[in-house]
Amino acid sequence: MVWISRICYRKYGNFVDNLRLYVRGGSGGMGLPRLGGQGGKGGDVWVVAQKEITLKKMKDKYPQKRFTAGVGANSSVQALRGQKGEDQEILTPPGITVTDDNGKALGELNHEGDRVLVARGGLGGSYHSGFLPKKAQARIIRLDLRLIADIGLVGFPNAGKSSLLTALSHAKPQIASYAFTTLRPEIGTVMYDDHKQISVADLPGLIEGAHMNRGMGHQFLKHVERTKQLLFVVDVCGFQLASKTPFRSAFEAVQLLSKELELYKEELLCKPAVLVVNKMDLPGAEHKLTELQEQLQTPQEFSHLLPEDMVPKNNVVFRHVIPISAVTGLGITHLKTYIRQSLDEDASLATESLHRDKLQALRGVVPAKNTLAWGSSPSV
Ligand SMILES: Nc1nc2c(ncn2[C@@H]2O[C@H](COP(=O)(O)OP(=O)(O)OP(=O)(O)O)[C@@H](O)[C@H]2O)c(=O)[nH]1
Ligand SMILES: [Mg+2]
Repeated sequence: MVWISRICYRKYGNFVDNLRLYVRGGSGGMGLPRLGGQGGKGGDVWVVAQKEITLKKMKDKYPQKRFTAGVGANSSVQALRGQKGEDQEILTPPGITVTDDNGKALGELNHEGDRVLVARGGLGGSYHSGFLPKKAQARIIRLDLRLIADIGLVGFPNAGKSSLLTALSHAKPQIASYAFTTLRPEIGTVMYDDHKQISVADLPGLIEGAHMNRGMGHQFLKHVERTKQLLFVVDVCGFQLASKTPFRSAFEAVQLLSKELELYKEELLCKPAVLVVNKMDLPGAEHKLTELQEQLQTPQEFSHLLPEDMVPKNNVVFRHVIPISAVTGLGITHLKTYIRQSLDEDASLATESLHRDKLQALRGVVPAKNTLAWGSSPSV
């Protein structure tokens, strides 16, 4: 176990999902008292989202992790108003939350081209400042990456999450018959005939006690926070991490996964969820699936199967339970169609409710306008 976690730690070292940087705006230029000249303002430091960048690349390129903008030019006889210092742009991948060192949010970069100002340059010296430049802003900031994908896969190790991602998309994640094969999140794209694309995030396996930092812990769950829907993936035959740990049936796996999500952030359980029951090609799978479906009907009757503190407060209500085999391809087309349909439905519901809200806002404004018109035109 120690051995596994050491490897995990070492390999996870290659995937960077947060960074702490020092940023400083450029100092302002000196004013010119003799002629009333104004020094140039120092450049600002911006964080800008760009798709090709990863935090790992950033860290490798800037090991010092210090970013300073250009200084403003001094006022001179040739140029009484000094030139502004050059801005510094820190390129990051989309999906970044920027905070200061105390955790105060400075902004979010969700799409390519989004930008957040993180350090202002100092003002140039002028008459008001006795021709002395103002100090630039300097601080430590944190960049925290949360992957953005339509669907997030959650499941125990070996459930077949990566195999499923391979069956659904062209992604080539590592697949093996040992636990914790996936050590870093990976995104695959599911393509449809009409060129619509859906992104699916494959995450490292979760185990019971992840909230106590067992296995890979909860560190990856932040990556499902921004996904629109969750796919719970379970092995129909259940799972046992090691000979000394208890065997968990598919039903128990569902309960334990729900509990770990609940302990990380209860809101995650409000996301639309689909249960994918994998490895349906194995002998006895049909019988086990029937048993699982029965247990899901009345989960409270089976709460004795788990320690009390591992029973979720609320049971996840799955939109759909889909049996599949990631290896033989059974059920994959159905799953692919279903997730598309489910995302499309949610998108149109969201649009409808947005329109409704807009309409209501407009209706709220119209009577007020009428009252004003009548009141303000007594001559009519
Ligand atoms: N029989 C059968 N085996 C499967 C199926 N799907 C996956 N497997 C096998 O199960 C093992 C684990 O598969 P992975 O896709 O690596 O599982 P994972 O959930 O990504 O595992 P972690 O990355 O460790 O969390 C591999 O040996 C796969 O070949 C299936 O539908 N049927
Ligand atoms: Mg995997």
